[in-house]
Amino acid sequence: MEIKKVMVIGAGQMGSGIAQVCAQAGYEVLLNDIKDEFVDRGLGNINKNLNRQVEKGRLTEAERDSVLNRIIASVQLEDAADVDLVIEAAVENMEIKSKIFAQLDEITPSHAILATNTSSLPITEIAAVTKRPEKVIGMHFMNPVPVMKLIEVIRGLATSDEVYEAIESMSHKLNKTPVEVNDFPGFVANRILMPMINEAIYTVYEGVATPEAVDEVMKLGMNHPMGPLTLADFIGLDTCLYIMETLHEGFGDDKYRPCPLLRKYVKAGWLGKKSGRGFYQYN
Ligand SMILES: CC(=O)CC(=O)SCCNC(=O)CCNC(=O)[C@H](O)C(C)(C)COP(=O)(O)OP(=O)(O)OC[C@H]1O[C@@H](n2cnc3c(N)ncnc32)[C@H](O)[C@@H]1OP(=O)(O)O
Ligand SMILES: NC(=O)C1=CN([C@@H]2O[C@H](COP(=O)(O)OP(=O)(O)OC[C@H]3O[C@@H](n4cnc5c(N)ncnc54)[C@H](OP(=O)(O)O)[C@@H]3O)[C@@H](O)[C@H]2O)C=CC1
Repeated sequence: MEIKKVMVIGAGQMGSGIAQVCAQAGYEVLLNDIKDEFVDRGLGNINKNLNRQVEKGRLTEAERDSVLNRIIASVQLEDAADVDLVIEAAVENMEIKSKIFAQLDEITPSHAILATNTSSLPITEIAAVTKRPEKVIGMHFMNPVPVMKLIEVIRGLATSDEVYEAIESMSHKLNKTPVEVNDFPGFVANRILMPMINEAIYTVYEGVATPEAVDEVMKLGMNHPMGPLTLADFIGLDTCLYIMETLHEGFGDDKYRPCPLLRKYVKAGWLGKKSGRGFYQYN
């Protein structure tokens, strides 16, 4: 199963990173979002990242240009009519993802693999809206995509071995390390990471410590590269809340209840770094 042309859906922080690493590995990429301005913002991020690599002498200007030339902007899903793989990285919402997958099932060629970068939603449920559940798979990149080595690869109930192997082999071509995990809420990465972040938010909510103090404890005490609240702002507080809700609902266990302060910030539009304010203020 040869993959040459890829559509990445969602030009946010994850989608733009995924498009960048795919283009750098030589794949032809369509970067899709609902509006031109979102695709332009994603392309702007990619440009900035590649220019940084040029400044550091790791990429020539000609190489940068050929990577950029391999990425084509798209604002309609119909552009996926000739792709071999779709990697969906739109917002963490089951209704939106199901709608996208149902449309993709109609638009893409029958051989195409439909992958999702969901951080917590069930792959089997997303696959069930298509007539090709054997070709649906989770391909969970970590943020920032160009830097982090891991891809969690998640099979749905029906995912075929052939599709799993194609994604495993592509992950290596992207210079990443695939790790296979089973389809349960939050998989492994967010089942472990997100309750820690939620607990860090509780320590602020209950007045145990300031955000700065919590982050300092985890950075200096546990050698984490970022404190959990800086990391929550970096991931996006909306995404953190969606993931906690998926864990809470999926396991029916109150130990996953999202902290009320997290809800409050998201309701206020304090989504972290991407909105300019979260636990910290940016710019
Ligand atoms: C929510 C989910 O579903 C799953 C997730 O993704 S959870 C989030 C997982 N990610 C993490 O936990 C990240 C934790 N943080 C870190 O590892 C580090 O703080 C970091 C890699 C982001 C930055 O590292 P740092 O040493 O503090 O900063 P800095 O020296 O500026 O950057 C290190 C390198 O990363 C690159 N980098 C940093 N941020 C970047 C970004 N947003 N995009 C691209 N490259 C970036 C820098 O260019 C630099 O590259 P070189 O080493 O090649 O020069
Ligand atoms: N943030 C993280 O650290 C990680 C996130 N993920 C997952 O990746 C996915 C994307 O997250 P992230 O990049 O952080 O989110 P962002 O909010 O940065 O980006 C999401 C993008 O998708 C767009 N979008 C929304 N609806 C649609 C649609 N119907 N069709 C196409 N595009 C759409 C959004 O547009 P608009 O701006 O209009 O909403 C936005 O540009 C989520 O599933 C998330 O759980 C996975 C790993 C890590």
